[in-house]
Amino acid sequence: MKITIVGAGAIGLLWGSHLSQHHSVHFWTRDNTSSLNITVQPLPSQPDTPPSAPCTFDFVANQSAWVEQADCVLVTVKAFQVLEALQAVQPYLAAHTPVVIMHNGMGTHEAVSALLPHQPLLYATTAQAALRPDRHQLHHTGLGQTWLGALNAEGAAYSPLASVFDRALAPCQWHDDIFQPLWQKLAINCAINPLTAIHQCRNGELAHPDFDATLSQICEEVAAVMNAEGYPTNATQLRTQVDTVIQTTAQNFSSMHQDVSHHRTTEIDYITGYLIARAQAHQLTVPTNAQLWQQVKQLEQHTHDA
Ligand SMILES: NC(=O)C1=CN([C@@H]2O[C@H](COP(=O)(O)OP(=O)(O)OC[C@H]3O[C@@H](n4cnc5c(N)ncnc54)[C@H](OP(=O)(O)O)[C@@H]3O)[C@@H](O)[C@H]2O)C=CC1
Ligand SMILES: CC(C)(CO)C(=O)C(=O)O
Repeated sequence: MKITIVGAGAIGLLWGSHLSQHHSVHFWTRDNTSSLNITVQPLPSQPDTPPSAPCTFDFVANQSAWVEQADCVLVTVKAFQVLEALQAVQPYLAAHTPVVIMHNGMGTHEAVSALLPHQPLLYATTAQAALRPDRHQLHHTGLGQTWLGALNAEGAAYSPLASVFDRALAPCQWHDDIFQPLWQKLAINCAINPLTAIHQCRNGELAHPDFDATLSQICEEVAAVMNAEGYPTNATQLRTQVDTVIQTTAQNFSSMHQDVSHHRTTEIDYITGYLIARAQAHQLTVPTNAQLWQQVKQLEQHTHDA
């Protein structure tokens, strides 16, 4: 297959390096470079073993003909960058090319559907993790489940893409209602991301009893909104999932912590902000999440890239 990846950041390069083992991968970036050279540090094959040898990759970039011929376009930018990134490739997109959008948070789908009403559209959410310390290096830092599913009827015809993604970087599974795993990931991000950004701590520090009551309140509020949205859950279930992620990613700095500490725009409007918007639509109040949203927005006032 010919795959164009829009956004050569940590997640785009991670998927690009793995997909390129069986497919032709081309990147679309927001500079005008015609190639990308990247060294990828893979995860150790077993925990507590020495890291595997790094691999280098050379990718073609920013060729409109590649977008025109793509069998799949994968968009791996931050939620607030999705629309602008799609507008950049839209002039070259063939009508039948499936577009897969992979980001944390929710709330881009209405604008994406309005921009590309007849395109096969799919969303993905991943628990894989990667860090890009500079433009030429990528570290694969965590393994996790990826879910893929359709946003519209045209996208539903592309369920075999889940096998393509699974072969590249397992596990990836198809979901008939992609909003279900998107909400599950949103719940985890609502709990971990704002608190780690505000307290400038690693994910694992949220296991301290000081955070217990706040985490429970966040989960109560998220569960109420998920139930109203038609995704049955309860606060105890969500809290168990959140505690598991706190433990398994204990050494990580969350993406929101990193964005705040590097004075970058965060995805708060698509994480807690989306929760608040959906709560309002159901006449629910989410005071703990609303306060966290406000605190992160205050921290965001110091961004350099806004
Ligand atoms: N990193 C991780 O471990 C994980 C990330 N995610 C999610 O995946 C998404 C991507 O994250 P991540 O890769 O870390 O973020 P990065 O900031 O590393 O990557 C985003 C990339 O998109 C590029 N970009 C922005 N706008 C455009 C545009 N208009 N056209 C082309 N490229 C553009 C940026 O360019 P430039 O380099 O010029 O800024 C950047 O390289 C986020 O929603 C994140 O929350 C999910 C799971 C794990
Ligand atoms: C799951 C979690 C919290 C892992 O760090 C994440 O997705 C993020 O940092 O954005």
